[in-house]
Amino acid sequence: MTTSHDARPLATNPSPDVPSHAPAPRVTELSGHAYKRRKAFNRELVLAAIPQSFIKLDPRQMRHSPVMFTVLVGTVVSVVACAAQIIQASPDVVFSLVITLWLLLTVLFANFSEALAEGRGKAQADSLRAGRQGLLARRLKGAARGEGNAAEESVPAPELRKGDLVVCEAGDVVPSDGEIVEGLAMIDESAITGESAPVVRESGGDRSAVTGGTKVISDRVVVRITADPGQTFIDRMIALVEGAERQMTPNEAALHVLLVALTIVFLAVTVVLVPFANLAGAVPSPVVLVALLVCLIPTTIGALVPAIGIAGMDRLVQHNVLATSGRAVETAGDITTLLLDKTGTITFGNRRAVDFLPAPGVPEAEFIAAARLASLADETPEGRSIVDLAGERGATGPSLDELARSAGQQGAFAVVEFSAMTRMSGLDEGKRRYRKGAASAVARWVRELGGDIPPGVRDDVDSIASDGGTPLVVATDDGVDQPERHRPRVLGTVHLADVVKPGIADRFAALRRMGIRTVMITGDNRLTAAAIAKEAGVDDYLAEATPEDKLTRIRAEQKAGQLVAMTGDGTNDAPALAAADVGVAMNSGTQAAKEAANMVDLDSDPTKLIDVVAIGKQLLITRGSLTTFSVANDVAKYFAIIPALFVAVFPGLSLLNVMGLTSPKSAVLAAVIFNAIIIVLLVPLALRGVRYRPVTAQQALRRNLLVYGVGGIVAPFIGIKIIDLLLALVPGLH
Ligand SMILES: Nc1ncnc2c1ncn2[C@@H]1O[C@H](COP(=O)(O)OP(=O)(O)OP(=O)(O)O)[C@@H](O)[C@H]1O
Ligand SMILES: [K+]
Ligand SMILES: [Mg+2]
Repeated sequence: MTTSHDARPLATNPSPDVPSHAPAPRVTELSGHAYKRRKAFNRELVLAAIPQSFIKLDPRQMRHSPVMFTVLVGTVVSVVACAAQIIQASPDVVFSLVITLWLLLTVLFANFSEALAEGRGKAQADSLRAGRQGLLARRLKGAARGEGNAAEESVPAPELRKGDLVVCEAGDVVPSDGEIVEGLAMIDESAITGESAPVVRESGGDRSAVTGGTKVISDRVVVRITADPGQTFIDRMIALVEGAERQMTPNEAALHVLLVALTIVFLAVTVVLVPFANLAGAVPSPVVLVALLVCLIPTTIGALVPAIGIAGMDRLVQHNVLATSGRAVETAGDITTLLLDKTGTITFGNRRAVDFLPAPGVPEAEFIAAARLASLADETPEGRSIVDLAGERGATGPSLDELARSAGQQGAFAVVEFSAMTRMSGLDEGKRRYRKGAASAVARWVRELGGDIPPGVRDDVDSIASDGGTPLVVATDDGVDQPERHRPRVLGTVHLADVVKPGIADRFAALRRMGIRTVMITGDNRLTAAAIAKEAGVDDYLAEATPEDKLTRIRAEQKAGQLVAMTGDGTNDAPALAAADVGVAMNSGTQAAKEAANMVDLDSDPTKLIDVVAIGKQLLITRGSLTTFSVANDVAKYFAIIPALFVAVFPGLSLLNVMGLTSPKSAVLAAVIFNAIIIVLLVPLALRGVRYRPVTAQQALRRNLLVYGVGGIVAPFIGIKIIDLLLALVPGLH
């Protein structure tokens, strides 16, 4: 799925206004050069998988795979039959022992493929575990948050519980998952993301989440722990890569049913053969009957199904995406619509105040002072950036504490926190109310008080928005007690700027080629939305959306038959992330978003969905192809074994011996050996995945039926013949 523009790593944010914290979305190639790429087979992994293949012989583990369990039971039956033959000094004993050995190898090869697939994840889990060994946390005693001199105690990180407050300073490793409640810090997340560029995390906004195991490299933050022991992101990541929480996907379940059915059918066929053969006087030995059964049932796919699924999840992890279920990954393969949040998803998400535009007739200093007051209690990055810019422009005034103290004495001080519903925030102080927010929200507030937004301000709002910026209008009134006497006044507009993540338009174009429609949903106004939508190259957008609107839009798309993915970062995206068929949270986002989603992208790259979709499709195609191959594959074995069984009684059957195999025994043995070896030969394909190209499902199906169906029929004829010729060189087998 690689096109030339995909191969180019995206540059980091070039704008000087935005610190280069933003995770540079990296582009990766599928089934190839992922940045964390490791070979499917390396010596270490293979060596580790060998003992695992034996450990997995435990019947309790084997019974999850009906086909391989049947082979295991067959092997046991063969062993008993061999013992009987030894006692009877049967001339067939060497032949029977060799067959039995290959039956055992069949099971071991299946276990080996699964163990090898699990190996990479296990290695990764071990290194994640090692990273937090002996970690100590600096917990604040009691709820003494916010006070620099609050007493600290040192506790082992695994003892931290939800709600605990911990301090992290430069050099500290964040002891557990949490949300920054105070301060701002640069964080090195490389332990988890593999990406060494530091990122900014700060309290108040949509970038407040920190992950246990990451390292604070500057400043000091207070973190409220959000995960109980054993429930952290790393715990989930370990469980995921180790496969501890592996559940069958609906697709796997359907295949499981098919495999059980085929096993039962061929078991019946084999059992029915016995009286029939007895009647004809052929009396096949139990070992040969088991060999026949094993060759008939779809052992190839039965052996490789777990490895295919694990490898798919592993590929996702290699792309820095964590999924809570395999189901989500497979669903991703069929996604038709992608909804994206704007701020923090399509843009970097640190909207900063860059300019103050006073309303006509309002002195600049008065406007800036009011903007500062309206933002003083606003803990969001937007709010703080306004206070900062006001300071740079020389605005001075009381601190929030001083204000609260003096106003409190007059009995009128209240903070109005920002919410995505009201789109406004501000402060009531003494006899004045200060508000700032989206133009439409402030307009409503002002109108309720009998005022209006002057045309000059409207022009400023429109021109900022048309440029893709976010305008915040600042207004005040002159008396809480007697609002009717004082007209509200609009003082001016703050220009918030945010930068579209680079390279995004190309990647959305790639999504379009895959048949996926992109829709941006934002709480921002129509003009800003239109400008950003154009710059990012989305197909459609929805502006001034409340959290409910986001949810409603998803439900509507789903009703219309679309399979919907949602990408977002904010707490207000959480309901939509949970409702979408595939919800991908940005790692830079809030804990709520990450919990609601069924995937987290560690790189916070909204276009990562391209890779996720490709991985999902590849997973489905690989499983389908190998199933086709497996079933087709068994056809040749009928031609090898059935004539071999009955040729003594029905010489006419030798016509079926189209392969001209040396002897009946050699035919049976060659079929069993081929049946086992083909599993090992297909392990690389199962782990790496069938090559995926963005073609229609129909084209893919036709091509796969041809390659894997016809290939599956032809390959064993050749393979069995070659093995038969080699066996002819071994004395005593026929
Ligand atoms: N701190 C704030 N104080 C007042 N108003 C704000 C503040 N932050 C944002 N707004 C206004 O509220 C609107 C909605 O903001 P919010 O960031 O919640 O939207 P959203 O639904 O998350 O959209 P997006 O898709 O852009 O992330 C913004 O467009 C802006 O006009
Ligand atoms: K088979
Ligand atoms: Mg948002």
